[in-house]
Amino acid sequence: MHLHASDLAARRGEELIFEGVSFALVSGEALVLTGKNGSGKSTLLRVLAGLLRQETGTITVMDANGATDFRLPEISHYLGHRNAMKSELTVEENLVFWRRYLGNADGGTGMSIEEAADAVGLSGITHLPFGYLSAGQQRRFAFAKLLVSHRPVWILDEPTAALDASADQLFAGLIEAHRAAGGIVIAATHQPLGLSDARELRMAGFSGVSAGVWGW
Ligand SMILES: Nc1ncnc2c1ncn2[C@@H]1O[C@H](COP(=O)(O)OP(=O)(O)OP(=O)(O)O)[C@@H](O)[C@H]1O
Repeated sequence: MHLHASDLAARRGEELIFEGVSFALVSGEALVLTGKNGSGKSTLLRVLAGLLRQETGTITVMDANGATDFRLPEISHYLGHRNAMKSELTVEENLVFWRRYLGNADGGTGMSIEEAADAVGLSGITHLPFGYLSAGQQRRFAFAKLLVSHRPVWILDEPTAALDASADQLFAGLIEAHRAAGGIVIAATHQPLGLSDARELRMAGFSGVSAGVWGW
């Protein structure tokens, strides 16, 4: 798998948030977006996930067979600030929905619901309504969404915000396992995620754009 973003720029409302963002990633690599509040990390992730249209630039993906006839949103998971789970449905109902909706990409297979619950340290409570759970438990199950459906690229916006130290470690382990299996991870964060050999893209906001500021 090869992912190449070239000369991306994005606008929110009337404002140009960033421009000239380029990077390339191959299977197993992680890119961490850093930068102060409002510098455009979430905006870039939403562009990559296909939720916002870029102003300029291209995003191309190539699988191991050299095929390029698919788009990044079709082969990626997006975990935003919000968990995208229904409070009234049980955890299992939420995860079954996401598994059916997202399907599997790239010839992979997702985990069963109980395997995924176990992987996020919360087995045995998938029968509970999602809304009954604590904020940390909800975030863990939002992460389980990435496990029940196989998609090779994970796009994560502050995945560990408001989590305890054990959840930080658990998520880092799951991300590293995904990379070891050939996955790609792009994550925005304000705190170290504990990933090995992650590359950093420092977002400086439009006013800070100058040669080399993106670190490439
Ligand atoms: N829906 C919107 N309409 C207009 N402007 C927006 C919108 N969403 C975000 N912005 C602006 O885009 C800029 C970048 O926001 P973004 O959320 O990408 O930053 P960020 O680096 O992820 O910030 P944080 O670290 O606070 O999460 C900010 O100036 C913000 O005010």
